[in-house]
Amino acid sequence: MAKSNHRSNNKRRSGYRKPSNNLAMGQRRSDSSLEHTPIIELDIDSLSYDGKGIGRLNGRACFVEGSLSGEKVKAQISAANNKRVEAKLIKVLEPSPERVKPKCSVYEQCGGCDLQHLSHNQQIQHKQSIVEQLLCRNACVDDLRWLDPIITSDAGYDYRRKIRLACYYDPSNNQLNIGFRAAKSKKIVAVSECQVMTPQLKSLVQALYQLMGDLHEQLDQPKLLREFAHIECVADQDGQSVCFRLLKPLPTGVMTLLENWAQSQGVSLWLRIADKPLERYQGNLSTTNLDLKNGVKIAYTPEDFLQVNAQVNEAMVASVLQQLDISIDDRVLDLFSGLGNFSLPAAYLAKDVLAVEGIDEMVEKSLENARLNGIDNFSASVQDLFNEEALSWLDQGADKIILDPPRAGAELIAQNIGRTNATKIAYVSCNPQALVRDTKWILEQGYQLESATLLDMFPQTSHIETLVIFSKC
Ligand SMILES: C[S@@+](CC[C@H](N)C(=O)[O-])C[C@H]1O[C@@H](n2cnc3c(N)ncnc32)[C@H](O)[C@@H]1O
Repeated sequence: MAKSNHRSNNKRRSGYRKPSNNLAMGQRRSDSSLEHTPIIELDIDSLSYDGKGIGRLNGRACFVEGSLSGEKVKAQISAANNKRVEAKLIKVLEPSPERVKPKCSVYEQCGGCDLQHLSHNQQIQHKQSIVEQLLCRNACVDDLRWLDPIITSDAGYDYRRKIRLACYYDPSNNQLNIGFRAAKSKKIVAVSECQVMTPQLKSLVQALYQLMGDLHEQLDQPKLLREFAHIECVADQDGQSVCFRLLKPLPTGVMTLLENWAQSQGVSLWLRIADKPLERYQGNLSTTNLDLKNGVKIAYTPEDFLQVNAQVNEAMVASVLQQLDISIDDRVLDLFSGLGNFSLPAAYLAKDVLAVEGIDEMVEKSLENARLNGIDNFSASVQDLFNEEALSWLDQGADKIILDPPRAGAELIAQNIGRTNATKIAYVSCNPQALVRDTKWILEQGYQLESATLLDMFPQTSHIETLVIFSKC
């Protein structure tokens, strides 16, 4: 692919904004909207489930993002009601020994990794204690057996294999912005150096920045760049794929540039134009390997749900299979099954596995994945599991159940899970509040909570992922 030789004197230079980060540790940018609100000094005594420091201010809880338990901070009030106050951190006056310097240069702007200022070990302990407190307070579970957490290596960096980049071309200033959306804002923050991406994803994203910068320079009509809405990227040691989400089709010449780029990088290239179906434009369907006892290949497209942390995912799947103690006589029901991440490895151990999932393309792909792995005791169905009709799957019975719902949890399933007569349930949760609500229902159905494991799926962020195992009383 031809690249511009005139980068330094081209008037339409690509306009990536490289935000500077020359603030002292723990010091925050000033915010002009807060000019007239009170400035306070506050002792922070705990951390909320979403990673904000909490202090007491005149009897009310005061939340300060970016502060840590045990710190004294200077902050400016940004919102208040009868029960709670929100304040913006100005300066950490007395830092916690657990405070660390974030590795990321755009940490302040991005908002993606809201706990990067807390040591990795302490992040894990904090998340575990949040789940423990919630289960104790709201589901009366007080003697919970915690297994060792499943931890991301490399101090919780270099783990993320999948991202979505937002694109916005502003013709008024000929500026092309590509990156993550800033927290609570539509602003786009450039992230070519993002520290939580896998090394493979980092290289892919840098190559994409280069490609888009070259397009910006070379296109006769740069306003064509307005057609780029998002770029989905996946890269791990098994391969890399990219999907451009476009508002309108691009001219053949531009498509050829994208195709040549994908070919030179060894990237599978996908397109979704407006609301048309996803199309594979160049290269093969990517697969990722689950390196378990019976290695499983999972084929995916860049738009599919794929667990972002391959290392923790592999250990999580292994732990679920081991704790469910699946035997050759067992019928396994995998609800919210996606591409078959749990159900395909389970099929090697069980008599048969039924996977149920809401998106029909995912169900199709899980069936293809079963064929790809030579698995013939696997079936899959499309079902909205928030709908009463889902209960028919429970009435068919199962010996072991895997539940891995989205953030909303699986309340309807939890309320009726006793209908299956399953002896063990593995519940993987990405939302502790939904987990606690559903736990109450599952306990009422005659189960006990056997163990819990904190999954370090999203280090540096306040997202909490937990695996809990229930067994029939
Ligand atoms: C957290 S993902 C887990 C996927 C899979 N278990 C895995 O490990 O890759 C949740 C899955 O639930 C599916 N889902 C979301 N809402 C659903 C619904 N109402 N009914 C059925 N499936 C749903 C999503 O499509 C997604 O595949």
